Amino acid sequence: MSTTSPFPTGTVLGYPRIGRRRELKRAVESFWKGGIDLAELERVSAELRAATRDRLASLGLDPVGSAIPESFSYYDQVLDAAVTVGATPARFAYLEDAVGKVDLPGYFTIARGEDEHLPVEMTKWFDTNYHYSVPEIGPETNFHLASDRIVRQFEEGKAQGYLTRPVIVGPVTFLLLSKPSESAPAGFRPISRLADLLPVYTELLGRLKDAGAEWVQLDEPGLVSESIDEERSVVLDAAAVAYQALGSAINRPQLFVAAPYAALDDALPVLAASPVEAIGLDLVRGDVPAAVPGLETKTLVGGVVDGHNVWRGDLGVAFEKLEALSKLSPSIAVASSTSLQHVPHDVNDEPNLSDRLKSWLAFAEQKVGQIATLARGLEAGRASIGDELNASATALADRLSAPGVKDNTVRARTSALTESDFSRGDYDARVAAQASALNLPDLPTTTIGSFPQTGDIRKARAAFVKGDITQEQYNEFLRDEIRNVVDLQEDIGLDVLVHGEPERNDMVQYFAENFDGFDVTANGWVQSYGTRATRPSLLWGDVSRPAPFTVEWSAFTQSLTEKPVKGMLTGPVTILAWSFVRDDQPLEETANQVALALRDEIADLEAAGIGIIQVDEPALRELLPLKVADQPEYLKWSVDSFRLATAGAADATQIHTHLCYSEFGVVIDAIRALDADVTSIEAARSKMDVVHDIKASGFDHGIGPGVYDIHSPRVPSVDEISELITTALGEIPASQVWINPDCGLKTRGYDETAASLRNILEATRAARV
Ligand code: MET
Ligand SMILES: [Zn+2]
Repeated sequence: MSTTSPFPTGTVLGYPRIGRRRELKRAVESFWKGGIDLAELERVSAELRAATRDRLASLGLDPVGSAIPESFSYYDQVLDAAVTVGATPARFAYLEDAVGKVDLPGYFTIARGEDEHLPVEMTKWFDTNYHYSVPEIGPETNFHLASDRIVRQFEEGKAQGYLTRPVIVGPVTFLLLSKPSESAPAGFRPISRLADLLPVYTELLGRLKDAGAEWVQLDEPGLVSESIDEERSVVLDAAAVAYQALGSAINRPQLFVAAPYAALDDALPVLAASPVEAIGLDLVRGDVPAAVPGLETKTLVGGVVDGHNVWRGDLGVAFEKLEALSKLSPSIAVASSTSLQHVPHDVNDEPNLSDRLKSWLAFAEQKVGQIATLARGLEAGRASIGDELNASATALADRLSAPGVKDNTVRARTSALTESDFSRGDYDARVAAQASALNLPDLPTTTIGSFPQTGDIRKARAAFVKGDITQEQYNEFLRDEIRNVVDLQEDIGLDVLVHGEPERNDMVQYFAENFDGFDVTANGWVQSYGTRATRPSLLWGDVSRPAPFTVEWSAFTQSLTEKPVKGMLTGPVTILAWSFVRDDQPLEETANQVALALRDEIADLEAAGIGIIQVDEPALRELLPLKVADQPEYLKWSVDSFRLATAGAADATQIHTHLCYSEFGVVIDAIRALDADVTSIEAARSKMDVVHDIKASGFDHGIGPGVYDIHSPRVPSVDEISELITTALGEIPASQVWINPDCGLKTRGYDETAASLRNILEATRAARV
């Protein structure tokens, strides 16, 4: 290895790739619809990458010192790694050319499915709201270097005048996040293929070296997580083997192994003993570690600027962490704690936020600026950044004393809570009361809440926001929409109806807009998966509900039908998980404030005659701490906040909840402890695997395992749905089972939605007799 250029003093682990105005989403979706061709998609994407490099350089990252990460992705970084190493699932083998390469359209097909070929599964990326495409690995997977896209993107940067740093998911994390392929024998573990995968990474490193790369970043968050379904010793052995092998490659760039999202703990000595040149530590979620042998020979990259949250933070504390880190090695650098893909682009792009609130915030661009400042401090000493440290301290002090940050009425309420506020009482009594109040058939059918958010809905909302139509015109539009959705559900024959959520731009933002203590952004988009992005709200103050806001819609809907209408709320944990939450008090306190605001709404829904209320908690598992030791405390307060929100409901009121994933694992007891009368979950995508866990856990409340994968435009056939229902009924008593889709229908079109729901009803009727 001949290169010895030092690691850049300041860098970020990754940057948002969707574009400030979601240009990538628009281009990719237009390509899918045939609006633009492949060449145009490639052109728009190259333009975005070029703009990102320019921007990062202008914000202070070294343009020719490997400081700028090549972290672009057309859809997902894990899918990128899969197509790079030739891990095409067998059912998509037809997408490969003669040398086993999948082109860009084929890449999208693996992500989205086609005809009878189900897409790869998607699941949460560590403790974030980002979802990755799950690779499928078996003994048959033919690892080989199938794509040189990462090399070409580096060369593209070089042609633009930059020397950037390619980024790829590391081999250990790649395999840890994979699931066994369909044809893999029982008990097969993807990580067992490590030795076959490493030569492909070695070859890729050689190609990058030949192209002129001086540093490569291998993302290994798999090493920090204790929530991975593999023995810790297996993980540590894999890390040792992988980095011994890659480090020993003759022709390679210098290796930077990044370990975001938590502390490396016992994986740190493994990396310290391996021949890699730099190690990235998350010093926001983890502490500065103790010295271990070998660490003093590495560049230690201190992730002291939070990539997970939008607060400006305390720059002085960040600098102190770097000073502590410098005791462990003569060579240190500063970085974001994680990729900045989890935060929006630019605070200065927010016309509706007050200057005061903005002065407390840092989005991706501001964080790069903070890193450039800290890097200057490392190079020229603390005094050289004194002004910036003072400004940061002033902003923090201002935030602590600003109005709304503390509301005495709210605080009096949370501090007066007692145990009985968290408990609904006897389940059997509730079952009896609800049976006579609701009179539902066996295998009741329902949906998860939203119906398609059509172009017309978005247009009407935009017109209302712009002031082109009045509140009354907008409300009348929404009532029409609801009438249509009710008619459709009646026609299809569903048992529990919904209003379809046309008034909600987003299931969290809508609540943020109606609660005190929040602000919403205009352009703060963050990628959720593929081309989907959300705009997390800013939860900066004490939370309360000034007035009822969902009651009007639910009551109107109930007035249109004899069937029970389900009121629809978003739960406290999900509101926290999908917002950027204040970091100046324990999450538990914030969650209880949100719970009480929801409890007020539930009381008003009941008073308006709504007999079924769903409190969605799709994010319950998402906030689960990655370290096992931190999980019990989290599960306690998160479950308690749901119970606090719902425990005021009468016995006859049926409380539903909804969770959008299928790996119950460690959270199964928590889900039971929510004590919802009915829980709907995602199950179709993983073909009802989850019902075995449900049975094993002894779950005894109502459960609706999804029978329609709403992530895909496919219409499931009656046979397919019948098979899923049969599987569910094989494990769970029919008296407990509800029939519903995997999730809300807002991203789907009406034709596929209606066709799918009709098939669901046909399959359910057949199962009832
Ligand atoms: C991500 S969970 C979504 C639940 C919500 N009620 C909906 O149907 O859209
Ligand atoms: Zn869902």
